[in-house]
Amino acid sequence: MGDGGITRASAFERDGARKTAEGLTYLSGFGNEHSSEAVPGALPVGRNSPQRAPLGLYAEQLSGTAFTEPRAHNRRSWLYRIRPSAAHPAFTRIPNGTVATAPFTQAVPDPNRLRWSPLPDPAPGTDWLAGLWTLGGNGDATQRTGVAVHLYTANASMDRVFSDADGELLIVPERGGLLLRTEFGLLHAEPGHVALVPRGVRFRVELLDESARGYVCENYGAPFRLPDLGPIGANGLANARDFCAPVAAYEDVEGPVEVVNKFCGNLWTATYDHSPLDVVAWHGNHVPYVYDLRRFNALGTITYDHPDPSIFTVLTSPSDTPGLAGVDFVVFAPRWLVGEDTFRPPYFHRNVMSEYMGLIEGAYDAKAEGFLPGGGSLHNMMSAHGPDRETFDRASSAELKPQKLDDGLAFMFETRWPLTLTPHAAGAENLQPRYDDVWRGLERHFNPLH
Ligand SMILES: O=C(O)Cc1cc(O)ccc1O
Ligand SMILES: [Fe+2]
Repeated sequence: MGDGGITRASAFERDGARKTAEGLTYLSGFGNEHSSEAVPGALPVGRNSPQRAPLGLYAEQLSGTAFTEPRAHNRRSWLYRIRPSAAHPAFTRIPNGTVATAPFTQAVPDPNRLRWSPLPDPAPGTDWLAGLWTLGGNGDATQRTGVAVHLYTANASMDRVFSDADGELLIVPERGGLLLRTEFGLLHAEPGHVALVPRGVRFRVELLDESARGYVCENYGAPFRLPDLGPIGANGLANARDFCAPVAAYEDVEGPVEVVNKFCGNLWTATYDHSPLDVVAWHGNHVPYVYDLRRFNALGTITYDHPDPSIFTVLTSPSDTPGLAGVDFVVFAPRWLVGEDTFRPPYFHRNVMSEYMGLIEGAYDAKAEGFLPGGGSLHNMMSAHGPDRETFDRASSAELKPQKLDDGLAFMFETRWPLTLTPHAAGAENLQPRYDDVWRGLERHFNPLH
């Protein structure tokens, strides 16, 4: 299964619509009805399921939404493959390791502000799945509500194949490039990119560097979509054409392949007699994709006040209440700050939504120190947070000339329900013991006579 002749290069060349990276071709556009064939003639024309599919392939539909969901939100793809997915032996349970799934009931939900340093390096031979470490989450995977927040550390490529029936996986690399070999083809994700693997799609993570580290939002709810833009207009934030899906690429491998399936919180394995990454052609909109966060068109104030961070929403998973997301994925990307008579960093606040934040690179403008790349913080529902003392002092007296914030890339998984930790996250060695101290010493300045 070698490296397929992959060489390193940026996945995102400037020419937009179809670009190659490391010899990879991508299809551009969020939610498009893409189609792709690795062998000419493999896609049937004019119908999905002819009496005999071309080239002796099997036709198979993969549904990511109910058949009857509104057309605008419907997600499904047709796959034309060497063997139907049904051709596999029984799955048997394997240990879940450090992967946990909602409902999270083992720890008591914690109102404290919490912050973790990066995870320690894993033992040699740890692949992406073995290195997946669940921080916590909410909702219930069997009810298809809520999220889990995971971190990963890895130093070996996967030989096995994985799929997640419980949700889609938004992978946020912080260290080390990843090559995702999926049923739909190959994707390349470097730190600064995000990759999304839809529910049920099989894939293998191969490392392009010696080690890899990052974050994962496992979304049990409605598939991520682009947020509405309202008065912003027809363009801006994450632009649809910058989302890149793979072109069909298949493995024609006979021989034992381990396939791990995450189902209602447990890991199950089966040894197939062939690779399930055997899709020769496909069409549809239930597809994996990558997006370069540096393409995000950040909008902000050109007058005064710090806008709410919803202005930085890349992707949203709506719930049944308009405007109340199961989870939003929000990016704090490089941008200019020009607000007049404005406290420019994030304000002090308490939020009905719960905020998990991670750092991909550099520093974050609300925290002078301690919030590290590969680390993370959790500010659960209504927990009071905001700039640390040092940031407050600095920003309160800073000269308000235009300032380029260009030394950091942070993100937030913001969710409508509080996040409950796993026991291993609650008791982790890398949990910082004195996080509250960053808000100590905020002095009183009140003087009723002024
Ligand atoms: O807590 C945080 O740093 C995230 C955040 C950023 C911001 O600009 C405004 C509100 C908010 O919760
Ligand atoms: Fe916040």
